[in-house]
Amino acid sequence: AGLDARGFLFGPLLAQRLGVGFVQVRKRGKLPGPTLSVAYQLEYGKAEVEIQQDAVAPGQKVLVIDDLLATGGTLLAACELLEKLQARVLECVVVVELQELGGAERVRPVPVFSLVQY
Ligand SMILES: O=P(O)(O)OC[C@H]1O[C@H](OP(=O)(O)OP(=O)(O)O)[C@H](O)[C@@H]1O
Ligand SMILES: Nc1ncnc2[nH]cnc12
Repeated sequence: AGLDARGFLFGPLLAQRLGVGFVQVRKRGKLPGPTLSVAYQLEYGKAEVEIQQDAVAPGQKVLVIDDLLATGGTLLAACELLEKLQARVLECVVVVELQELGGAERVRPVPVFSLVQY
């Protein structure tokens, strides 16, 4: 599952390499059909993410991918959405992790893999 919007750069490529499907977690109002939504706080305001209700099947294993982990609010909201659909969130994957902001602790117990720590 990739996060709107820069998760869409990396998510589909990784999914293709792994030979698995890709689903979108988007900002509010962008997905058609029945959706679930979760509100969350950013450093600079509030936002809401959505997923289509049929995006994953119960018990399906999911990796969540985005470009950046800051406070963790966005990834946590995405994990909550997927858990509402009874998916098994195995790990969050980001390119850059801003460690000072403690995002990985916020997302716990889901593990975070980051390529670059800053
Ligand atoms: O860990 P957090 O504190 O939640 O922040 C991380 C999020 O912030 C950025 O996106 P942003 O929400 O700024 O939206 P954008 O994709 O429209 O730039 C980034 O792409 C992550 O999705
Ligand atoms: N602290 C931060 N630095 C850069 N980009 C961000 N996006 C959300 N939080 C950010």
